Amino acid sequence: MIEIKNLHKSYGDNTVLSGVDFELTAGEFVVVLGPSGAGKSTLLRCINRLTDPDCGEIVVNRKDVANVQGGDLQQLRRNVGMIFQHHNLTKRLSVLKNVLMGRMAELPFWSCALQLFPKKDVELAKRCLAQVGLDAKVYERADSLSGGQQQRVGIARALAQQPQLILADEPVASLDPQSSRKVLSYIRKSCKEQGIAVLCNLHQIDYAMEFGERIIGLSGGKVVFNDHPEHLTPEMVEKIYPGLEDASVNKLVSRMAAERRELRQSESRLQRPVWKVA
Ligand SMILES: Nc1ncnc2c1ncn2[C@@H]1O[C@H](COP(=O)(O)OP(=O)(O)OP(=O)(O)O)[C@@H](O)[C@H]1O
Repeated sequence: MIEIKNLHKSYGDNTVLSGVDFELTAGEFVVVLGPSGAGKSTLLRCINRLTDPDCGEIVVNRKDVANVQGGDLQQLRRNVGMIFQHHNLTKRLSVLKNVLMGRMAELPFWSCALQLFPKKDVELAKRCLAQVGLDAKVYERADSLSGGQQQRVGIARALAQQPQLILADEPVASLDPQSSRKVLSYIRKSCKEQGIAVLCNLHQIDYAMEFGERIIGLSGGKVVFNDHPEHLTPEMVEKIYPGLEDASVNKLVSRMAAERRELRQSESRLQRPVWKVA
């Protein structure tokens, strides 16, 4: 559904992305791992064209959007929802109105300026809030919510946009472990249910292995790993994070890869047809 082909981006002499290639399918939750400065945010910014790539293709629904402008660029941005590290909510507005901001691109200017939203959009926003477990908070001010709840409003806002792809840039960087798991679970579950592909930048290898259906390891501007979490090895982690020689990380990766292998085996056993013996 979404193909990134030979993407390049430099800032002056600083080559950030150097021939990045990968694909995403509908409903797939893919995590991008890489050291600080590897170009993870630049990659997301190129995909929704907040930054223009130097060359390469970004194919969404068989259309290369790497160079589109005007109406086509607006259409691309409608198709791509964003979840930010700091949620970017309007603090003094209600939770519901923040989610309705995700509908802005579809509504006339006056509707947003006067904060008068069609009933069907209000219902959609409420459904999105229910999906992230916030139905009881609809009319509360955004800044009265905890950090984790505010991030879930951010997810609902992205879902209300009804995008084909969600880009999440370190969505749990400022959350405690319990809230982080909740937020990642909600992103994965909601997107799976609605067939939305997710590309999610993370710094935590354990969350990447727990939640990612696939992991893309970015290092030195290139994809050095692109596979299911059960195939991540300590050697691969060192390739993604050069110079990281940490026995506890290696142990964690080996243990989690084994757990994921077991999980996949039991899932495939469940999917196998059962033959009745006459
Ligand atoms: N607007 C910009 N102008 C110049 N250089 C930039 C710009 N944006 C990013 N860079 C540079 O590009 C490189 C990659 O930055 P980027 O933010 O994409 O990395 P990252 O992998 O997301 O890092 P982190 O995990 O720390 O957020 C860095 O060297 C950064 O300084």
